[in-house]
Amino acid sequence: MITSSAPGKIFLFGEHAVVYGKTAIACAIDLRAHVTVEEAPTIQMKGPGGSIDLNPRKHPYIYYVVEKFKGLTDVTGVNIDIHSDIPVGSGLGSSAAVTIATIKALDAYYETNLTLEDIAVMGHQVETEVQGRASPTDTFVSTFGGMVQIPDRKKLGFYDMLIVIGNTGKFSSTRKIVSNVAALRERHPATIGQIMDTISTISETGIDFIQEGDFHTVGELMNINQGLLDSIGVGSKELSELVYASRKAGALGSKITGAGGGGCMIALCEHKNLSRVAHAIKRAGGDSFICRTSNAGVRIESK
Ligand SMILES: Nc1ncnc2c1ncn2[C@@H]1O[C@H](COP(=O)(O)OP(=O)(O)O)[C@@H](O)[C@H]1O
Ligand SMILES: C[C@@](O)(CCOP(=O)(O)O)CC(=O)O
Ligand SMILES: [Mg+2]
Repeated sequence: MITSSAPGKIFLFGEHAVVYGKTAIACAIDLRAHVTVEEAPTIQMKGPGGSIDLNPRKHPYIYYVVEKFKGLTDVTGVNIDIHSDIPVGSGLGSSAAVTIATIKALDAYYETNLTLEDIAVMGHQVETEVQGRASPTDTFVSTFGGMVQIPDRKKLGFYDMLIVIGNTGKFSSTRKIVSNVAALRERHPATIGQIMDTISTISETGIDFIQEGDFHTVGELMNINQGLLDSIGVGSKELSELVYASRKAGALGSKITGAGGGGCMIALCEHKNLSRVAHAIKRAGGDSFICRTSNAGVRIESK
């Protein structure tokens, strides 16, 4: 029996723009997906009512991972059991964490000796196959941990940041929101193109302020990024309510994380304001929890 785990992530800057090759900064967080694999008669997934054969409609990410392994080795029966701390369909990269942790567990199980780079590349191919369009951000940060810059695929190091996550509780499908943005971009190529370029500039400027530890300016840039995310139609009334409530309670900056449309927002905080911001988000109708950035990428937990 082998258990692996991989982290979820937040976008400090640059979601959606990164799908078009623009710069984004993402960070691993201390919420993880855990995957256990063990020998079984067929390729199957453990569920609440027992194990069922792997089904591409029910488990698309895992299905494509297994297809990739069929191209690498002789895939024998295996039971795959997932336990994840990461809220699903909420912008925290649950799909990538589950995908990357499954690749790592199967790599150890089938002894395919994949490098971290191989794992990140395979994970990105899987997200692209399921979602139609996907940047390498979530899969790269889930593999390597810490703070990363995309499309350079560069690990910038680790910066300990205090974040309150506010969850609207509304599921949002990354695949659907990404295709809505693509349609808007087709209708308004010049306008949306310029917005994407400005988001890229925010990410590039933001890197310097993160590295200097100037989190007041990082927060200001997050607020500008939020306005631009709203302008491309990925905001919602619920998300805005949580964003404004967190700012009023003293957050340095706040914005959507991930695809948007529902799901989560993040608020960058100083230590003294953490619980005030978390309470304000709850009063505004969201679920909230405090999280930290994490330097830990994918790893084997036990063999
Ligand atoms: N614990 C889990 N077990 C199985 N599949 C999961 C799990 N968590 C996430 N997924 C897969 O990821 C999908 C959500 O991914 P996505 O729409 O990209 O949102 P996000 O990555 O922001 O959470 C789910 O519909 C499911 O296919
Ligand atoms: C909207 C996007 O930039 C981020 C999506 O993140 P999430 O799946 O919502 O966690 C899409 C992508 O980068 O593939
Ligand atoms: Mg996802």
